[in-house]
Amino acid sequence: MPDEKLPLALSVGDPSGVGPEIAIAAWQARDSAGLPPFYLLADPALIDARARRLGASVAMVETTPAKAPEVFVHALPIVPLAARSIDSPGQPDPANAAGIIEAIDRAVADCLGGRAAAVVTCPIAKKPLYDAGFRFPGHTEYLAHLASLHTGADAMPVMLLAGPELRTVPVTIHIALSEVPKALTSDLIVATARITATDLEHRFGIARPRLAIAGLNPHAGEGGAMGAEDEHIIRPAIERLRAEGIDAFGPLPADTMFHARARAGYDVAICMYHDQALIPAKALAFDEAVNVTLGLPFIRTSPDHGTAFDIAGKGLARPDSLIAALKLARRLADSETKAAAA
Ligand SMILES: NC(=O)c1ccc[n+]([C@@H]2O[C@H](COP(=O)([O-])OP(=O)(O)OC[C@H]3O[C@@H](n4cnc5c(N)ncnc54)[C@H](O)[C@@H]3O)[C@@H](O)[C@H]2O)c1
Ligand SMILES: N[C@H](C(=O)O)[C@H](O)COP(=O)(O)O
Repeated sequence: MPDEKLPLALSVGDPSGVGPEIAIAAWQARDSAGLPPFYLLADPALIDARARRLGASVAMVETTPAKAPEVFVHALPIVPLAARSIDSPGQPDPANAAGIIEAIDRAVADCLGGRAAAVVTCPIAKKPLYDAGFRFPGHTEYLAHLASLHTGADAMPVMLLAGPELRTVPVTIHIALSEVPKALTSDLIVATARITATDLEHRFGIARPRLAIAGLNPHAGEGGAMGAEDEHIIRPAIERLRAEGIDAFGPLPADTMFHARARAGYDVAICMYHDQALIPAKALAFDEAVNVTLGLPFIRTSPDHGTAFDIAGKGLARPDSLIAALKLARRLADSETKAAAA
């Protein structure tokens, strides 16, 4: 149960991406954006170098999670990593992997250790981490692994993209499109939808959330003429969910479920693969949508965008989605605190 006074732990992400500069920009916007206190887990030399590169005048103080809230008022609180980072914007380097992973590990340890209210992550690029031996598809799966290590219980992570007008969940995440039909099972859809329904109710305060379940194939299979998965895998999953009392319906043709009138009929769209969920979420609200991991014993949010290597170090990166992620993390942490106190 997070304490209302605890700061948020922000991991720096890939130092060659835009993470360092959006963290600096978010801190600079703390008053105008009404941001809650956070501290940045990073190599202080990297943050100093990025601020200088961008000509940003920013006070920074190396500190601890406990002292971060008082520091936050006048300086960007940095909790230093043991690993050093190379400042090479736009040029990802597997040598930075140790610091990227240490920042995530420490944010989770701080959160589960009662030193931080929630974990917020700046973007990581997957390929340089894979090249350095990292064996998880992304944060989502790695955070579930860390949760299991800390608690001893298995955690099934669910990716939610939350924007002002649309929430979406991909059932399958970082796998090749050609693998999706093989990976899609009724059990996976049911498990994903259950966690989504539970967390939307308990963490987001949506009583009996309405889950619109997308089909996989064009026109949700057109009665089996355009693929069998919609009738043989997705529909039985929906029937099981309804039998459990979850307000799930579909399978809906994915091309007509994201326009404004259709969106008014549900609280979350459960989608069958990554782009089916993330394209509408990012098309509608690239600067505002937040990536939230459901199903974990702690709160984790992240901006919806990636490392943006093409603009890193150029002063073009917008901090808006990170600001939305910090605010949402605070809101979710506070509602958990209130629920536990009630
Ligand atoms: N949460 C995460 O860790 C996360 C999320 C998405 C992608 N990624 C990773 O990021 C890497 C790059 O992915 P991508 O190129 O597909 O997506 P991207 O989001 O990094 O970039 C897509 C486009 O959006 C622009 N953009 C992104 N963030 C911006 C910002 N804050 N302000 C202004 N413009 C911005 C970029 O310049 C680029 O033109 C990949 O390795 C991917 O795996 C990580
Ligand atoms: N698919 C996510 C997106 O595009 O926003 C992203 O790669 C982040 O995944 P993790 O949070 O698992 O790193």
